[in-house]
Amino acid sequence: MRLVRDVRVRAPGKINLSLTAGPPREDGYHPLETVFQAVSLYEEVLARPTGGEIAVETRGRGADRVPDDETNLAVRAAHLLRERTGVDGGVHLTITKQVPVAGGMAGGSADAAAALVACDDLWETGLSRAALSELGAELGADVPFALAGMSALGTDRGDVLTPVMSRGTYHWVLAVQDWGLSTPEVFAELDALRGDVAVAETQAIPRREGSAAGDVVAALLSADPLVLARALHNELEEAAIGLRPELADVLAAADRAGALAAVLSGSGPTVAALALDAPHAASVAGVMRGAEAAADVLVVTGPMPGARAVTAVG
Ligand SMILES: C[C@](O)(CO)[C@H](O)COP(=O)(O)OP(=O)(O)OC[C@H]1O[C@@H](n2ccc(N)nc2=O)[C@H](O)[C@@H]1O
Ligand SMILES: Nc1ncnc2c1ncn2[C@@H]1O[C@H](COP(=O)(O)OP(=O)(O)OP(=O)(O)O)[C@@H](O)[C@H]1O
Repeated sequence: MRLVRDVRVRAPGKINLSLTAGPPREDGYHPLETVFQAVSLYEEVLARPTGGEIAVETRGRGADRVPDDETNLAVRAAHLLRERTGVDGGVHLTITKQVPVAGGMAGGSADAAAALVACDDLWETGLSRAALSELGAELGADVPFALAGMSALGTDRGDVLTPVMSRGTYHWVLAVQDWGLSTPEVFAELDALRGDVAVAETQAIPRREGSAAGDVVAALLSADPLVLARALHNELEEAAIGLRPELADVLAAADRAGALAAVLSGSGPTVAALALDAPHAASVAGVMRGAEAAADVLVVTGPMPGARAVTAVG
């Protein structure tokens, strides 16, 4: 029997270096081929034991737009873990957000991943990473990657992961908005643009045999940001711009600021602009701040590890 203690876990946000999507399946999901990179923008979840209730409070960027009830993804993660393992513990979760809410960077998924790791530790449920990842996939397509981190190819709903070897560190400038885009709405806009309707799951394969992911995988081995810049590609970009035309101005602002290339992350609205190195990233960020194209402009690096404990207080 060990002392009661707090567990603090952090999980990274992600950007999608490439994303291709097929027509919707009957369950509403779109088959994806996407290459994820975890970046140095983190969600932190502090888990404290309670008598039995599961509760949450959220601080940090966009906290006022995060639910504090049973729909919070971290709360759902704790309930799911408790149900499946039969433990009788409770937990109070304090989320500190850096990842923009509904920003296409999987902030809610990172909260769920961090909560799974934290509660597994707190309640001593002893699940393997693979078992946590299976639970995570029930909560959202992006949760397994928030657990895994680094760089990975995601297929199926984006939740079936194959690790991708990456050399070097990539320097990104993120143009972050203080408003969000709904992932289902962006996918629905993509379907409308293409005239796609739901098809049986067996027929639902990505529309284009993905050279986009292949190009990114090859680029990540090169360690050359100029090669990666040429490979960045996101099929949701046009749909997101259809919903929020000002995103075209953000992409243009990144270009004018001298970024090697810029791409929408996931379903947006965050735009990730690639730089050559740290000084170049600082310069691009400075120009983008001056252009007032975004609510906030951040410099991050990737790839970064997935959800893991940062301290455990006795
Ligand atoms: C767009 C991405 O961020 C790319 O990494 C993810 O695929 C989104 O992952 P996520 O937000 O964790 O997705 P979920 O919470 O599982 O799904 C939310 C909704 O997004 C849409 N969705 C999501 C993933 C996917 N492959 N196809 C979809 O059509 C569906 O309408 C789904 O009901
Ligand atoms: N812990 C949480 N943090 C953020 N959003 C949450 C959380 N729990 C539930 N939500 C809800 O989920 C929605 C999506 O939030 P999230 O920040 O994960 O979007 P996203 O980064 O665009 O996701 P993705 O990139 O996975 O599509 C929000 O609008 C919010 O209402």
